Amino acid sequence: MLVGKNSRRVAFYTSFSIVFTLCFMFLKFTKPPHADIVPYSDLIASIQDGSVAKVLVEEGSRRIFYYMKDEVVEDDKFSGEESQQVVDVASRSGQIPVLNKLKKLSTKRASIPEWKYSTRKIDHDEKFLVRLMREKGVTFSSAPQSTLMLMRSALITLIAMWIPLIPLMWLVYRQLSAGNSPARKRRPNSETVGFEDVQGVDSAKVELMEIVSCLQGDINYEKVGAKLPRGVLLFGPPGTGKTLLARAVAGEAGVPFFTVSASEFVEMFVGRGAARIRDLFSTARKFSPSIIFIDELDAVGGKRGRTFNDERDQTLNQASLIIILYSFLATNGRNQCATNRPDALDSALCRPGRFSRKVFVGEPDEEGRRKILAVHLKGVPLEEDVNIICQLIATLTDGLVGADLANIVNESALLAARRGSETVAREDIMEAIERAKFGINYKQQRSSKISKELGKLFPWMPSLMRKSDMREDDIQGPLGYQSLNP
Ligand SMILES: Nc1ncnc2c1ncn2[C@@H]1O[C@H](COP(=O)(O)OP(=O)(O)OP(=O)(O)O)[C@@H](O)[C@H]1O
Repeated sequence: MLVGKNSRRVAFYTSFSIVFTLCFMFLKFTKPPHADIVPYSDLIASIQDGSVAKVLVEEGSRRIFYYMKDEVVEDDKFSGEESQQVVDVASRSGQIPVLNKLKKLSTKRASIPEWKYSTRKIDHDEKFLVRLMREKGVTFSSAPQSTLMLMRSALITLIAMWIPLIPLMWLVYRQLSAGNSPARKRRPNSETVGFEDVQGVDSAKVELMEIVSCLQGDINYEKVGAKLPRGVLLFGPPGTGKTLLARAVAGEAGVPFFTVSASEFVEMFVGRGAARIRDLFSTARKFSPSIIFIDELDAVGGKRGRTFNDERDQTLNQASLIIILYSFLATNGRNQCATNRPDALDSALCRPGRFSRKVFVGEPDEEGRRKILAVHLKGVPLEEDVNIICQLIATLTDGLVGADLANIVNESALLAARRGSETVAREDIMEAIERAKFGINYKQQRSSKISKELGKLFPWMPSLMRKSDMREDDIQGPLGYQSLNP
């Protein structure tokens, strides 16, 4: 099972080991006989004093091999057939000591390397070398490299070239590896969210609830010749609850939910992004019916802006996020054309007609904010009535979206905990709203800036300001919440 899963990896490592071993053995067995490398001047000096016996100039390389006369004494006396005849005669005549000596010499001859020394040719000195060898009666010749040696050199060159390429190969392998794809990493999100968790975006909710009804078979859309909406594009400012809506659709329909960021499809290699999309869709199909949610699609759109027309560019610019909801009902083969030929991200995701519905998810109004707050304040112990607090925050948070409101609730609970209180007070909520609107430390920074300015004019002013209640200056209450205090 384990081997089956990793069969490609096992095959890769096995073949790599085999190739590596073969190369190693080849290099070991074709190793040239050892020759002492000496300077060129040594060769010249040896030829001049008449001690060089034979020289070989290798063709296609700069190497020159040679050996000395004193190293071939045995070779001259007891070589080939001649030495064999002497051995035969000695053995026939029973001259055991002579025979032993001959055998020793014969062994010694065999152990002498053919080419004892090697050196490198010097450019433009060949004529001088040849003339000198002729003068001194040195036997010399030239010979091509043996095929084995040529193969050996080629192999060494190849290995030397591949070594710097290994990191690049590894990168390519990782990019091409399907195991690295987002779909494999992802498991369907099991945390369920319902429509009651999403508030303040009623019109978008109605559109999506209809899809859920179709998915659940509550609406017989086929009877009137309608097709199930296969893709919904949600667009709108960040934090308005697009992801939440998508999860609610999956939760209500009771189908697995796959979420992936479009930036994961942006690949270094052409075609890999599309392959990843295919991979994601085939995984989702295994869990069909299921929903795929693609986040941050605008990031991809921005990169390939030239392929979008003006209208769609506008849509993508507005959209901080695009969602595609795909249902893979067992009998529903309609989506395959959309998913099996994603040659490019544009055609796979953004082609006109790809989305059956385009739904704008906008900023919530005051009533919407109140409802969102009611969702998030559920289970938060408050000092005051939850409805009063919801209304209060909703009034003060014009322009903020669901994600901001969720943050405000969490931040106020943290502030209460910091105070050591077990309930969240109005002050904690006000502080959290300020933090959400202006950022942390805004109050202190503005306060100290004004104190400095005043301090320059009236040196006694800052100390007075420190003593006074901070809430009495206009800095402390930029939201004007003091007026709401009972
Ligand atoms: N309409 C809403 N109702 C309830 N909670 C909301 C709503 N909108 C946002 N939230 C809260 O904010 C969080 C983040 O929202 P979500 O990720 O759905 O926004 P988004 O529009 O997808 O943002 P982005 O475009 O930045 O990805 C949610 O998990 C939820 O807690």
